Amino acid sequence: MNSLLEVRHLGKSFGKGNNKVQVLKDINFTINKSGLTALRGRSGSGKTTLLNLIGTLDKPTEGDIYFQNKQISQFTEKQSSEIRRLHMGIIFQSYGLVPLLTVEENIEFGLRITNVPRAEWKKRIDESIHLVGLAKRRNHRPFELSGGEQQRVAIARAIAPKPPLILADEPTAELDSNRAFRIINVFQELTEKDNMTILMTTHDPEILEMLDNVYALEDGQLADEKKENHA
Ligand SMILES: Nc1ncnc2c1ncn2[C@@H]1O[C@H](COP(=O)(O)OP(=O)(O)OP(=O)(O)O)[C@@H](O)[C@H]1O
Repeated sequence: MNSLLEVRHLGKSFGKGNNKVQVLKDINFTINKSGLTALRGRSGSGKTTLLNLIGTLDKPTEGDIYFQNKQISQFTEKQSSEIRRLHMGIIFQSYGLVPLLTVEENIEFGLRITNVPRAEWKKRIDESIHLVGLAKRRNHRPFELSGGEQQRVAIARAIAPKPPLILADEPTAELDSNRAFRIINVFQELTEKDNMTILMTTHDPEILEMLDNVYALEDGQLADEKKENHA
């Protein structure tokens, strides 16, 4: 089977009674191995909530998520953290960098918890720093970096272990157009050369134009938007 991720009748609500907010309703989609897919939707439409569910950081209220043919939505906390550690790279909007560590130490920290052999760490660190264009900043700490540079460190840390799935929440939000295009090109290359699968959220129409697979979240539901429908 070629599918990496299957989302079936997924629903998520927060709160109870009169305060209940149904954020996602009956979401269904399949993502095949090796490809870059974008999720678009206005602010508050539930993009982060959906990525959190797929990333096993939260549990759905309805439906199921299958990743590598395993029903990860039913996983225990221990199983969830193992699947994240070994099979997923997650790029958050808040970056989650370790403040006292330099750029390369932050990336190494990410590699340490995976099963990438130690002998490969240096090569992976150099490669990922080069891909995001941070060679001149490798010995700087996060507080010495701009928002966009910190965002690129978070991207480098997620891609260095080359996990089968990357979940990226607005990974280009802090970048200028040129940098953003470059990161999308890097993502496309990783899907082609390393068979990685990337699911990212974005609002940016110019980035959406670059991508073949786009889903839109509207009123808690998902609409499939192929490239030809964008024009
Ligand atoms: N823990 C929570 N408790 C209650 N409501 C929540 C919680 N998390 C998210 N929500 C609500 O769910 C809705 C979707 O939020 P989410 O962060 O998924 O949107 P988004 O599409 O990622 O938005 P943005 O583009 O602004 O990041 C919002 O209305 C938000 O207030």
